[in-house]
Amino acid sequence: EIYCSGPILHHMQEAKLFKDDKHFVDMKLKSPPGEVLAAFQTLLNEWPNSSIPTEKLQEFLEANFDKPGTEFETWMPTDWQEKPRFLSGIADEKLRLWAEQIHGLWKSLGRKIQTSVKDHPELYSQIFTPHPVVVPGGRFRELYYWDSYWVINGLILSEMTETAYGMIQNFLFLVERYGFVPNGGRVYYERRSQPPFLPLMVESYYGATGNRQFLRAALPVLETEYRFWMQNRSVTVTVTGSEHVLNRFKVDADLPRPESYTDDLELAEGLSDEVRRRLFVDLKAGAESGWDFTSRWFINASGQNDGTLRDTRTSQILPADLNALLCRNERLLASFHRLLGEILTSDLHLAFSSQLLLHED
Ligand SMILES: OC[C@H]1O[C@H](O[C@H]2O[C@H](CO)[C@@H](O)[C@H](O)[C@H]2O)[C@H](O)[C@@H](O)[C@@H]1O
Repeated sequence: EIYCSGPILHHMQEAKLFKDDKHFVDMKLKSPPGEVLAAFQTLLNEWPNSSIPTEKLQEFLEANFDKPGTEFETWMPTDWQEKPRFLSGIADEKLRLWAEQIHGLWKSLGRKIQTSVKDHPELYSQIFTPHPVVVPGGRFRELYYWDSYWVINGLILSEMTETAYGMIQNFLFLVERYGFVPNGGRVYYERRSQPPFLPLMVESYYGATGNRQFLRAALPVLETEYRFWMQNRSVTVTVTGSEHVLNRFKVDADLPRPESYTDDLELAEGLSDEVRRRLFVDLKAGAESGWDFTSRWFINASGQNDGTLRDTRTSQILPADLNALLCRNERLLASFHRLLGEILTSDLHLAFSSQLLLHED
């Protein structure tokens, strides 16, 4: 009601109190949502017809919200060390210095979420995860799903397997809670995911450590996430008489993205209600793809892959990369089951993955 929809979100974002719409939805509530909503209702009664003056909104904001970022405690990765082995393998001095700088970033991008977020989730848009996270940085003050695949591989290269382990545990925790991994660690990302890289994260970690116990515990959770994609993000297509189940990005939420609220509203200006809602759905699907935004998702009125951002129709496309990723995931699940001696389940996954392939070339 506050971070994802409702009158407070609408009025605050429309007033453009901040340069970036993400700022408001990352702020912490000072008191319980019910109280803040009631206080805002008083303001709405006082100033009907959307006429609340900007300074009144500003006052309301100061009285009821803290600035973004207060939900973290200082944290330094305990497994960080000055000179991991990979650095000495880089002969070119300039490249080595560059790699050193990147390795140094782990110290500034690591975050630990305070337990107050766990105890009072209603006051935060940040989603609590039990282990520290590495964030992309800048305006992105929370974990992101597909970014973390490359982060985890970097951490492993930096010999920071403990931090990598914690990040994977966070994603497993999120799947247990939501049935899938949300786009990022904020409540306004709860209705959409990102390209499903969790099995590949597990593969990287298992490859670096050979920890079978970890694999055994992770596998049922990976199956849960796989089912989410097959049940909620798939369509059956018939090609020359045979049926194939293929995947797509699709989000059933027809409001503007809270973190890009005014951008989405402005983009949809002048469209009919139905087309506007459809555009919001497809913009969110575009965000789920991680490719936000690209002309790959444009389909114009004549059905051609051409047009502008207003022609975004992500959910109507079966992307080759997403399907390749799902196929890879099935093969990975098959190999994990085989490793753990579960041959029957392994064969089932292999059989399914071969149905995905329309053309071997
Ligand atoms: O690096 C984090 C992510 O950054 C971009 O997307 C994110 O920002 C969008 C606008 O604020 C938001 O709508 C989207 O859901 C977020 O994931 C980038 O496009 C992503 O690929 C990237 O993971």
